[in-house]
Amino acid sequence: MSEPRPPSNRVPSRSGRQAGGWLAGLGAVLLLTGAVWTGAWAWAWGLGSLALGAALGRARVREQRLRDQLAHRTEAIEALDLPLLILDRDDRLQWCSQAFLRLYPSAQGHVDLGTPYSDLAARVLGSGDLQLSAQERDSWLQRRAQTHQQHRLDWMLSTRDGRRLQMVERPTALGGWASLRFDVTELVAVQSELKRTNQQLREAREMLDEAVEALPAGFEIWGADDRLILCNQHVRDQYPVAGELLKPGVPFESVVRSLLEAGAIPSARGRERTWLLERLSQRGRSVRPFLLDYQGHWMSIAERRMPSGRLVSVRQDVTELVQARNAITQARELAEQRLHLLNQAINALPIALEIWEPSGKLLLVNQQYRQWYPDVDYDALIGKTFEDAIRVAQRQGMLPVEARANEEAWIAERVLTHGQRPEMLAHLPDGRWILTRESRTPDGFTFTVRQDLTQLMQQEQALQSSQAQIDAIIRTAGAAILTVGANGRVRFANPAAESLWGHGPGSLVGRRVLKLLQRHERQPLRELFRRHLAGQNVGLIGPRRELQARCPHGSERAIHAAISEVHSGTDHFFVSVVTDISAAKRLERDLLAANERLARLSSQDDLTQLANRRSLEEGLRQVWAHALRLQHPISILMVDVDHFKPYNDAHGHAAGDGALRQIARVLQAAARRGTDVVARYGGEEFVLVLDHCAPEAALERAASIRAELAELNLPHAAAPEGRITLSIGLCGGIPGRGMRASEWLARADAALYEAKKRGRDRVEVRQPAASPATPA
Ligand SMILES: Nc1nc2c(ncn2[C@@H]2O[C@H](COP(=O)(O)OP(=O)(O)OP(=O)(O)O)[C@@H](O)[C@H]2O)c(=O)[nH]1
Repeated sequence: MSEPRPPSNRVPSRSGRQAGGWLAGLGAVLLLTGAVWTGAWAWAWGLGSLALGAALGRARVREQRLRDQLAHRTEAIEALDLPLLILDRDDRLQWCSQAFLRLYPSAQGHVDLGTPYSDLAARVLGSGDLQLSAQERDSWLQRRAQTHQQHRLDWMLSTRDGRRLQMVERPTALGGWASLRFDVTELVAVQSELKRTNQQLREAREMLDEAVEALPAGFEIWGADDRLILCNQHVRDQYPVAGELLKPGVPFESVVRSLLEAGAIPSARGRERTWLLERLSQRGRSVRPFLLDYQGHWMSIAERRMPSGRLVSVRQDVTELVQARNAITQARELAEQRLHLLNQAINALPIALEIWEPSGKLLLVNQQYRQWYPDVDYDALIGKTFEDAIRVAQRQGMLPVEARANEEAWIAERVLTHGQRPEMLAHLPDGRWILTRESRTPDGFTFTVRQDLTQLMQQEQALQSSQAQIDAIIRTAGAAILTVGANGRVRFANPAAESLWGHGPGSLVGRRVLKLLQRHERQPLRELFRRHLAGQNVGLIGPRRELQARCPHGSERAIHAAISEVHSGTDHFFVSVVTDISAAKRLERDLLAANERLARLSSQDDLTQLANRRSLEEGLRQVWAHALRLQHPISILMVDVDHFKPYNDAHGHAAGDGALRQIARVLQAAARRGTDVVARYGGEEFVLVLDHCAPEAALERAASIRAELAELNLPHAAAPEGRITLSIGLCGGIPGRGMRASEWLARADAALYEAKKRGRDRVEVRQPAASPATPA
C-alpha cells in the first residue's frame, strides 16, 4: 500500500467533480482489483520459493509490474481527490486516501492498516469534525452496523465547517467495504435551491391557475400547432356548445367547426365555409380585439401569437357593453340629430334670436338675425359684449328713432337694463318696427328675441283705418245691422236699425231679437236657431229671408234679413243685415198689378176681351203640338160677321162695337175645354180652335153658334135677314207630320171665303191637305 499523498489544492469544477466521482468509482474498482492481485502475488511468492530461478526472475518482473499497476491505480484515486476508505471484511482499515485525511484531520496518524473502523470512527466522532449530537454519536456505529447488513449505506453528514458530506459504503467482492465520502455541500445547496424553486414554481403555477380562473374573461392558450393547451372555466361557460371539446389537445379548427355546425355564430350563417377560412387565416393576426357575435352575445376577442408560436386568447362577453355602446351611439346620434334640428329650428325661426353668456359675452345669433342686419359681421361679434354690439349698431346708424335725442344716455340705460327688459318696441330709422323681449335663465344666460312687427304694425294701422271705415259704413248704412249674441240678445245696432224699429240710440242693445219681429214669425225662427245651434244644417245662415218686423205702436214692416255667423276665438255671435222692404213691397205689388194688366192687354182683345191674334197663335201652337203628339183631332173655325160695314153705317160704330162684344160672348160660350182658344182675329173676324174636336163635331158647334146668334136676333137693318148673321169656314182633323197649323188656318179662311161667296150665313168646310208620304 502506498503512502497517502498530500491533498491537491486544485478545486475541481462541477463537471470535473462529477467526472471525478465516476473515476473514483473506477479507481476503487481498480484498487480492489489491485488488492486481489496483491493477494495472488503473495500466494505466488510462496509457490515461487519452490519454483525455478528463471521463474523467480519473471515473477519479480511481474511483481514489479503489478506494483506499478497498483501504484498507478492508487495515484489515480488520489488524483481524483476522493475521500475513500477501504475496509476488509472485519471492518478494519485497508487503505485511506489523502482526501479522507483532509476531510477528517482528526484521523491523521490513526489510519494504519488494520485499524478497526470503530476506532477510527470513534476518533473522528470524538474530534468534533462532524456536527452530530451526543446521542447521534452514540448510535452511529450501531446504525452503521445495521445498514451494513443491508449491504449498502447512504448517509448524509454535516461537518463542523458547515459542509455536507454524503457517505456511501458499498461491499466489495472480497467481502470488505469501500467507504467513500462526497462533498455534496453545493449539491445539497443546489438541491434545496431547486426544491425551493420547485415549490415556488408550484405556487406560481397554482397562483397562475387561480389567476386564470379568477379572470373575468375567457382565457386560452393554444400551442404553435393551434391545439388547446389550457382554457379556463369561463371559456367553457361562454361556449357551452363546444364545452365537451374544450380539452387540451383539441385543434382550434375543430372547435370552430362545432360552433358553426351548431349555428352558434349568426353572422356566419349561410357562408360557414368562407367564414371558417377567413377566421383561420386571420387567427392571431389582429392586433386589436375584435367582436364576434355568438348566440345573441357579443364576444370581444383578443388574440396574440407569442414568440414561442403559442397563441394567447382572451375573450370577454361584452354584450352589455356593446348594447350600452349602441345605446350611447344611438343616444348621441339622436342628440346630434336633435341638436341639428334645434339649430335648424332656431335658424328657421321667424324671429331673431341672440344668446348671451352669463359673463355678458355674445354666444349665438341665429340666421334670421344675420338676414336682418346683413351688414353686421356677427361672427366677429361672437364673444363681444352687449355694449360692443350696440356700438356697431350706432356706427351703422341703426339705433332706434327714440335714441336720437341722446344716444349716449340711451346706450347707457340700455346696457344697464340688458336682460331685464321684458318687452320693448323700437322704431328703426329704416322704418322697421322691432319688438325686443329679453329674459334671463336661472343659470344666467340672456335670451334676446327680436320680432319684426313692421308688417303687423302696418296691418294694425290698415286695420284701424279699415275699422274706422267699417264703423262709418255701418253707421251711415241704409241697411239696419244688428249683432246678436248666441243668447239671442242684441249686442249692437246701427242707427239704421234703431231708426227701423223706432227706438233711440242704444235702446236696442240687450233686447231679445225675436221681440223685434211680428209674433207669428218668432216661433219658427226660434226653432231654426235652436236646430242650428244643435248642429243641424237648416239654412239659417246665408240666404236672405223675408220677415215681418214689429215696429212701435204695432205697425208692421216687411224686411229682408240675411244672417251670418261669426266664431271669433271664444266669441260666437250672429250678424244680421236687415233691409226695410216695405216700400219695395208696395212697389212690387203695384208693379205686379201693372204687369198683369199689361199681360192681359198683350194677349187680349180690348173690345171683346177675347184672346188677341198673338195669343191665338200661341194657343193654336200648343193645341196643335199636343194633338200632333197624341194624335187626336182638332178643328179650326174662321168666323166673319156678314155685312158689317153696312151695319156700322146703319147703326153707328158704337153699335158695331156692341154687336161685336155680343158676338164674342156667343163664340166664347161655344168653347168647351180650357185648351180651346176663342180669339178676335181682326176687325169683325174671329177664330175658334177646338181641341179634341173632330170636323163633324166642329160642324155641329158652328151650327149651334149660328143658332145661338139667331136666338139673339141682333137687328141689322141693312142685312137681307134683318139681323146679324155669321159666315164660318171650318178645317179640322188629326194633325199629321209635315202639316202646319197656319195652313189649316188658311184652309179655314178659304172655307170662310167660300161661305161668303155662296151667300153668307152658312158654314163651309175644307179638308186639310193630305200629309206628305212618310217613308215606310
Ligand atoms: N163698329 C166697328 N166696326 C168695325 C170694327 N172693325 C171693323 N169694322 C168695320 O167692319 C167693316 C167691314 O166691312 P167689309 O170688310 O167691307 O165687309 P162687310 O161689310 O162685312 O161685308 P162682308 O164681309 O163681305 O159681308 C168695315 O166697315 C169696318 O169699318 C170695329 O171694331 N167696330
